Amino acid sequence: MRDNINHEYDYAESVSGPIPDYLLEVERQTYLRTMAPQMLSGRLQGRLLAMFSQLLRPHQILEIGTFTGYSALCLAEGLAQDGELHTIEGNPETALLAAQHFAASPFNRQLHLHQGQAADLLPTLTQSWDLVFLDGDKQAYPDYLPVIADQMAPGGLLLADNVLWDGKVGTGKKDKDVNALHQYNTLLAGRKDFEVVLLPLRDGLSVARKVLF
Ligand SMILES: C[S@@+](CC[C@H](N)C(=O)[O-])C[C@H]1O[C@@H](n2cnc3c(N)ncnc32)[C@H](O)[C@@H]1O
Repeated sequence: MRDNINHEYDYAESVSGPIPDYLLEVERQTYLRTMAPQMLSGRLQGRLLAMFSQLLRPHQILEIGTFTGYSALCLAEGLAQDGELHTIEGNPETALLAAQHFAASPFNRQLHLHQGQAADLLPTLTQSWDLVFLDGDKQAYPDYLPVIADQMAPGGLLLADNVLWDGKVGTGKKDKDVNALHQYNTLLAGRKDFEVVLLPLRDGLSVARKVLF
């Protein structure tokens, strides 16, 4: 079963795209220069993030968890001409790499990288978000949800990565990450102001649309 899934995933990746050259370089540099390159969103999820963003044409994007900038650059592909993307990264070393990758991209002018802890920086960013991508510390997802939900524009899209946590969420296995991710999924599903689809893509991608009232 796992072999089939890997084959399908590889096949899907091979016929999805195109992937811009600067993103291939971000991927290459991430594998060369970081200890945990598997944290990258990856090619297939990256194309999906870019596609969501292109469909939405957002003016304001928020990301928590920049790492080396791969997903931010995918999301930036759909930004409106006067749009901007704000991304928060806690690790100063990866933030530096992300800043270099942003500078080498066509979107540098529209990208704002905030280095620090998301819980401290989030209250300082008061834009009305059209698109949000949660990909930082998993245990904080349930705390971010009400803050971000309030700040989102009607019709906005809230994406959250790793919500199946290597298949452990929803199986009865328990640790702090699994519990927090299950809590996030449950809280989101219980909100009347969001429509939700959980995609079992990669490590689980939660897709939620803030309802227009
Ligand atoms: C899975 S990686 C992000 C991957 C990136 N979004 C991508 O797809 O290329 C998670 C990142 O979140 C950062 N992070 C974790 N906890 C954080 C926090 N409390 N505040 C800000 N960043 C945090 C980590 O340093 C790491 O770089």
